[in-house]
Amino acid sequence: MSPGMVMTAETKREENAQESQYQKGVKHLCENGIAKVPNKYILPVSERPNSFVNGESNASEINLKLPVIDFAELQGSNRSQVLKSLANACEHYGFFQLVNHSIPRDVIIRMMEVSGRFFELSFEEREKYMSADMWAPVRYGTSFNQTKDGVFCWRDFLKLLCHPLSDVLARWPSSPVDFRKFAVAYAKETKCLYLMLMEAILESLGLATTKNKTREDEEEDDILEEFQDGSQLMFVNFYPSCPEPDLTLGMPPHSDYGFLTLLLQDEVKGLQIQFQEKWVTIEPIPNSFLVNVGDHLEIFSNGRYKSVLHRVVVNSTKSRISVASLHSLPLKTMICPSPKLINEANPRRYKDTDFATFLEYAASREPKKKNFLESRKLT
Ligand SMILES: O=C(O)CCC(=O)C(=O)O
Ligand SMILES: [Fe+2]
Repeated sequence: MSPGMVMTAETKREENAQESQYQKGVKHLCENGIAKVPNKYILPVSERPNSFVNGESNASEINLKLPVIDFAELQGSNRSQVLKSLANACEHYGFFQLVNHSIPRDVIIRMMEVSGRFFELSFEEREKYMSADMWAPVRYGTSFNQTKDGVFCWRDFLKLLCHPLSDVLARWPSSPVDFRKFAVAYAKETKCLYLMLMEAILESLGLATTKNKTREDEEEDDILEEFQDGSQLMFVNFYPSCPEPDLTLGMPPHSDYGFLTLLLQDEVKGLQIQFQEKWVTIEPIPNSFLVNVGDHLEIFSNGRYKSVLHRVVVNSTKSRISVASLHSLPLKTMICPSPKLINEANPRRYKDTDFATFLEYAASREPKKKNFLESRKLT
């Protein structure tokens, strides 16, 4: 073998060793101390947080005030007014801040705090939950899709399937010792809140009213029952502080697959949403949820409510934690536009879809021209 070939084989071995390091996550990488962002995480210039498109920055200077929905008011005598604000938020922003949400403060504090302690566990402890299998009910992973991403993002996560809880709970992390207790309490509370929000969303679409029910409304009650038995996935996201935050992203632009996502974030900002073709940073409001319309609700509403692209930027001083709770119908249920929202003037605009189709799409290594939702649109 020539010396050149030895070098090549050695370089390959080194590259493989480096690659397997990246698979262990960003937290692990940072624990070993780094002064620069490795090439694996450096985005092409046009995809970086502050890139310029046609001479213009893609990040917005505007301070977008997202609609604020007061959940207590929604449940009170002002419901019809709040339903209008809810419809407006879902149509024009795809996002809203939910305040006075009724989930006890200590449930939220404990979830955030135990999530932090999970990521502080030794790598050997966290590694027990590592899996590259997208179907795994519990999965500690890194980046967005670590089996596929060419450039990695600056994020580790713990994915927890939450439904049916009795089937999956034994797979959830047993360490920290109180993790399951606090995460279960949080998952149950967010599911309840989501169901009440979905009831309001259906009503805002003109699909059901709580008073003077007709037979048609009772059909809507059936769908509410299906929502009760629906899927729930939680992603506990951890974004370590980053030595060169302008070169990478915590999460690339994406939309969420379900009906609604309830996002809990700590006080560190990082989430950006796409608004009028610019990236706008969302200021976290203490003790609120950020709620967004997912792909399934856009499809179900036949395009009236918008599933909006969002991404996460990182920063050089603080790590950040968020907990995203994604809800939809049961995993095997086909999602399609509500027949009551389709007519001659407003024909069906989306193909039916289910969770398996989404996972196949997400796992495929094919170069993608469209995001998942675009691929479901009828042209
Ligand atoms: O961390 C965030 O703020 C956003 C997380 C997110 O978009 C997701 O988990 O889908
Ligand atoms: Fe998301």
